[in-house]
Amino acid sequence: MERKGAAIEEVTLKDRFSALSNLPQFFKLVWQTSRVFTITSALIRIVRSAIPVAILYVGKLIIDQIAHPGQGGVSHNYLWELVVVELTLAVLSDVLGRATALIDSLLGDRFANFTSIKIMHHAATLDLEQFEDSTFYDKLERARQQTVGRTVLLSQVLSQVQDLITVGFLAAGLVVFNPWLILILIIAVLPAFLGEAHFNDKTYSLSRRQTPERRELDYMRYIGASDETAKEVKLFDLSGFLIDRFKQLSDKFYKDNKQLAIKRSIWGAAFSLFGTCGYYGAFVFIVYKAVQGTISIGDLTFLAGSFRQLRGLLEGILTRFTAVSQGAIYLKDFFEFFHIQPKIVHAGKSLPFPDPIKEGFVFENVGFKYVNSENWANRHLSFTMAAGEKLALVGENGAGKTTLVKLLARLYDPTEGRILLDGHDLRDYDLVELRHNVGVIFQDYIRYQMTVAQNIAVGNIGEKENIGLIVQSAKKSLADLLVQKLPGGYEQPLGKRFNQGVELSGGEWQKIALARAYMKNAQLLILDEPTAALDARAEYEVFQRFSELTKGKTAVLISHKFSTVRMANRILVLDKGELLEIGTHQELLQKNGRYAELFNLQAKGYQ
Ligand SMILES: Nc1ncnc2c1ncn2[C@@H]1O[C@H](COP(=O)(O)OP(=O)(O)OP(=O)(O)O)[C@@H](O)[C@H]1O
Repeated sequence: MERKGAAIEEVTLKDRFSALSNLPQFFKLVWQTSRVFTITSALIRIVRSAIPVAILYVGKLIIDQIAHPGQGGVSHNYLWELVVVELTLAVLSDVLGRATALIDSLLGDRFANFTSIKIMHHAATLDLEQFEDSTFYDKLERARQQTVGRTVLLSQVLSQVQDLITVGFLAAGLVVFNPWLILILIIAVLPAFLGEAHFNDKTYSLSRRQTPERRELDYMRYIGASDETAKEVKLFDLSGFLIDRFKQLSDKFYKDNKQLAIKRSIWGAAFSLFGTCGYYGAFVFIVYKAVQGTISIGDLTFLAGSFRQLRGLLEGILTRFTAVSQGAIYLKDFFEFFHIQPKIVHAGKSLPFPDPIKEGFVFENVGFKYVNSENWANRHLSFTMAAGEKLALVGENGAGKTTLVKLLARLYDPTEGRILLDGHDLRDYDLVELRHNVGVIFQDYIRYQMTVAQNIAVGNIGEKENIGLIVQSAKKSLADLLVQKLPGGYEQPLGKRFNQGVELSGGEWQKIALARAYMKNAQLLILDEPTAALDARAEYEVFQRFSELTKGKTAVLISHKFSTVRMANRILVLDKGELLEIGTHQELLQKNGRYAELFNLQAKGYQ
């Protein structure tokens, strides 16, 4: 995958306008989050937008009533009525302001939850390969940041619309008096707008460049203080090393951000001064007209007030434009994450998974290369695995054993060649059925910080309430005995991360993980070094049971222990990703090749 993210560093004004095209999609999401909140917020804002001009106008009427009373003198009743109207408007403005803030914050929370769930759903559909790509993580990280950050965008856009309407009302008054005032106003606020746009670009580029380092920073924070790492961090005395790296990264962020923040405030102050000069120029003009008697004192207050408010509003609108377009650019990152599509998907007309498997698997010149690697992890693999056969994979570290089983489970598809099951390409089978029929326990299985029952149920999560099946699976993997000793039994939380969790030994965890393999009636069982942490007796028992329990089923075992390996019907020896030998234990010993060499080496160790 290309490093697209790092390449975009400067954002032009054109980019900003084109990024606004993300807003409809954004509002669709907001609308899906809550229709009631969206409509209420919009309605309140429309009402609020008319209030400032109404307040100014009532103020003008009050002053004119006092300064230029008609022939009958000041009408007290009329004056008090105006004051009451002014007060009502001010109270209304305040109440509606608070109501909008409340609705925006509730809508914001719901939006953050809604989009977080959407991200989790989408992430779950993606391929393992995509998770192994660092650019993907950058995108995921940016998308995650957007879930919270974008709620601000929502109120910004709504406020923008509200202020634009208010500007329309206020500007109407100014235009009637003198259209040139509007022009002065625009010239006065333009530099501030351009300055803001410029600095927002810089902030965006900086934050984009910093994404990989930010992830590293989070990682340092995590390994510096987590239950999983505490043991090694203490023993190897790593805290100083981790803190140094954290400090180095955070200092760099601080320095970069500080430079930009200082420049931004200096320029901001200069532009604001320019705007203030423009405002006072126009003010002098209005005062002059009042002195001349061309306009009334009430008009003076109305116009000066309108002008002051317009300046504030226009500045707000223009700076908010950059913030909104900025948000829209970030939205692009957000939607980009949803555009990442999995490659391993259902075939158009998928075949049902055979039940039972009749012939078995055939590897036809299968090769696989990881996306971020130059080397072939598997190459030229051609062999058959009959239905019901137990095949053991043997080979040195990095020989490609785990990769081979990942191909069988369709976590990846072969880069070249194909794998056939009962005469059809594995890719032609229904993916959901395939996953359901292949049970895999990897050497780096997850120790879920959840209850025992949940830890076992992950092998077939649809059966999470089926406690009978969970207990039965635990009995098969020899985990039942250890569960009985736990104070909470099957409801006992495991791991130390949460309250009342109990930590298990490596072998005990492994027995729990093994139970997952028995949770579904899988046709193909794959155990990748499932007994590495078991003691000798437990390992023997586990395999005795495994053979009995999987009679007639196809199974692949990966193990470095030859006592385990010899229980398989046939053994496949891998070397640098390629098939070196295949045969029964006896055949391979007679052949006196690599298998015999490794077997004798291990046997010698026991003598
Ligand atoms: N996710 C990955 N991305 C890139 N390369 C990988 C990845 N996983 C494994 N490899 C590489 O592929 C090769 C085969 O790895 P694999 O895990 O299949 O070996 P293995 O035989 O299972 O090793 P071990 O006995 O140590 O578990 C190795 O050279 C490894 O570096």
